[in-house]
Amino acid sequence: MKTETTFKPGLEGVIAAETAISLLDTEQEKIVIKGHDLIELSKHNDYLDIVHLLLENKLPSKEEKAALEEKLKERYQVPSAIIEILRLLPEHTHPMDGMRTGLSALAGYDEHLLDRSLAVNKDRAYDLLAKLPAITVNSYRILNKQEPVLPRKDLSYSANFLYMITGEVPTAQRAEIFDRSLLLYSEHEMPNSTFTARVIASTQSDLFGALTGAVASLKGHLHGGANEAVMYMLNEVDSVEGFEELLMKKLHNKEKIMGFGHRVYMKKMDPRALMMKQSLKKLCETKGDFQLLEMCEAGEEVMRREKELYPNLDYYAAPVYWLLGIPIELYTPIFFSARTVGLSAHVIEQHQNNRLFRPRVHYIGEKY
Ligand SMILES: CC(=O)SCCNC(=O)CCNC(=O)[C@H](O)C(C)(C)COP(=O)(O)OP(=O)(O)OC[C@H]1O[C@@H](n2cnc3c(N)ncnc32)[C@H](O)[C@@H]1OP(=O)(O)O
Ligand SMILES: O=C([O-])CC(=O)C(=O)O
Repeated sequence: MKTETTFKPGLEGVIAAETAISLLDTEQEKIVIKGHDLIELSKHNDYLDIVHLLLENKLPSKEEKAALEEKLKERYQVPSAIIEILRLLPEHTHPMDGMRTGLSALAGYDEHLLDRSLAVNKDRAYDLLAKLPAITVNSYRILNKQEPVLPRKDLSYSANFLYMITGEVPTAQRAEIFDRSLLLYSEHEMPNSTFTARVIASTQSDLFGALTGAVASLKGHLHGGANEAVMYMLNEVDSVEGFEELLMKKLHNKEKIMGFGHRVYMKKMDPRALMMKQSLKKLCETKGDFQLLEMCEAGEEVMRREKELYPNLDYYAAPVYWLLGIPIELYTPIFFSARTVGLSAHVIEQHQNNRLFRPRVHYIGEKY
């Protein structure tokens, strides 16, 4: 039998879906989300604006945003059995795996699991957005032998998320910087995790299953797991010179440097990284200590000079989260929580206009 032999390793450049959700327009240097540029949005809007944009196709009015925030707050409560499931996990479990388990178990609470209609799918997405911060934080807390923390409805969605993580009500500056990080992580066209979610959804599987698969995809160091790996790398040394030497040693050993490179941006800096770098600058100014920023900038210079590679979002998210006092094992779960809205929009779109993903192979096995 003759088969298609055009093969692109890693599906580089292959168009995998038609979508009205987002596009990385590298020529115009825009991250287009439903017709808006994400970077421009990050200057004037907040995370809940993007949630509304992605799930309701428009930026919200003041009243619509207030209603959205209220809807999420009403659904904050995580079923107690989910917390009990997290308590049963071995103590070395990574919070990303705790979150994957909690998210997967939530399917059992959905009374309309077979319903793929737009209204029910959107309702599910809001429910996940409401509950995932608590599942994320509590999987970390329980695994670290701390009591679960309850959400606070008197704080904004993002401020509450950060409060649950650190145990302190954040200052306006810290809440704003955290919110911006959620916004920048919210949606990014067709990364591996989104592709995974759409592939799963294309069998008519449900949102919980599609997102559970996406957690596993996003956990890997070549994808979302890079933000944690960046911070471990920065913590290996305590000076600018030490960081430069570390990077040179890793490059000499042909290791990949976490937080650099990107399949789509390739030889340019991820525009989201630039916004996150501004947040890092602000936090350093407030702290009166610029060491982390200086280390990161020195790393940028080494990678540009040696490899012509530029930072992606994870490179600058890591030191920002560090200065916000966030435990490293929560960096990737936070990325996933923020991306839940983008992933949900893609699963909903896939369900609305579905064709099963089923590609072919280029056979290189034994002759037959
Ligand atoms: C928010 C996000 O999820 S962004 C991605 C986060 N991931 C990371 O930061 C992990 C580090 N980066 C990487 O591994 C890659 O750049 C990826 C996975 C992001 C993109 O990978 P690909 O498009 O498949 O590029 P690929 O891995 O083939 O790299 C192409 C070349 O650049 C080199 N390269 C790419 N990234 C890096 C890096 N971070 N450090 C060192 N070299 C690199 C490769 O070694 C390869 O060199 P070669 O042609 O001499 O063999
Ligand atoms: O687009 C990608 O391949 C990875 C990425 O930056 C993201 O998911 O935010």
